[in-house]
Amino acid sequence: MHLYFFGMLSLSFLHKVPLIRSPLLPQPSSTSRLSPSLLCFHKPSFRLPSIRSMASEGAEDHRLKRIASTIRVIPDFPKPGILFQDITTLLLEPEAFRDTIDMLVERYRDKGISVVAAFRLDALIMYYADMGKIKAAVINMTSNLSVEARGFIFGPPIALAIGAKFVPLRKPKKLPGEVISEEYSLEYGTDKMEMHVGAVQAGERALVVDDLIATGGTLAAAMRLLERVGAEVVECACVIELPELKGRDKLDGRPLFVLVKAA
Ligand SMILES: O=P(O)(O)OC[C@H]1O[C@H](OP(=O)(O)OP(=O)(O)O)[C@H](O)[C@@H]1O
Ligand SMILES: Nc1ncnc2[nH]cnc12
Repeated sequence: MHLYFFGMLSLSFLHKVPLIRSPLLPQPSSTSRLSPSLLCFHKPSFRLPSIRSMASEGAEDHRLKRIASTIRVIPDFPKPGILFQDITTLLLEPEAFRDTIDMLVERYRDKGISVVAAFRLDALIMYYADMGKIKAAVINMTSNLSVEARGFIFGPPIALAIGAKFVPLRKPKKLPGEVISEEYSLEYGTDKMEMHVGAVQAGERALVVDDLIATGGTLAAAMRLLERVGAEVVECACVIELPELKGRDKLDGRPLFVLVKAA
């Protein structure tokens, strides 16, 4: 899972100069400049932050500018026509990565959430498990492509910080116990995710975390899995939203919180 931002430019222009904005910040009068360190990262790559506010949130947060400015956009990956929102460059910036986790923890602590569901990244899960900090299960959502799942990067630290368990949803035939599964479609393909039966109990309050919402198929499938076992999905949280793909429509009105939007 990952995301994409912004929407003020035409697609043809986006191929040259993609913009990033945050729904939590005021709309800028002009487009801000990319960080030079990112411009030289890997051609072709583009990141021109353009921040706007989300009326429901109201608060301006300088951290959002830093987060948005670290996300790299790569055209035509993994297929022609896809503007790939690359959060690996965010992970290279410890302050931006910390800001991302902090902002989501601030939103979800004290909300009675007992389950955080996100997407695979086995090494990180093993790391946390070795630390003895996982109290229960982990939700790990997975999808196709050979790119590692990005939601798992953000879910575990949030779960640990708010005192919730983390439950992995995985590709078929990866989980050893009894599973339930859901098929879903992506911007560039289809996939299936599985969750261990018993990882989440009926009545638990769950947060679904992913790096990005595009068509919404992944988050919708995750919510279906959780709701099938009787959990309440309190909210879905993403770092990036690609609003033009109307992923929110697939969530049937269930709440979605995003830090930045791409277009
Ligand atoms: O809203 P959707 O259209 O469902 O797309 C969003 C998902 O796509 C990306 O994952 P991807 O399938 O590329 O796999 P990855 O997480 O393994 O990189 C992204 O990380 C989201 O999970
Ligand atoms: N455009 C995009 N960039 C990064 N991850 C994605 N997942 C689905 N669409 C994506």
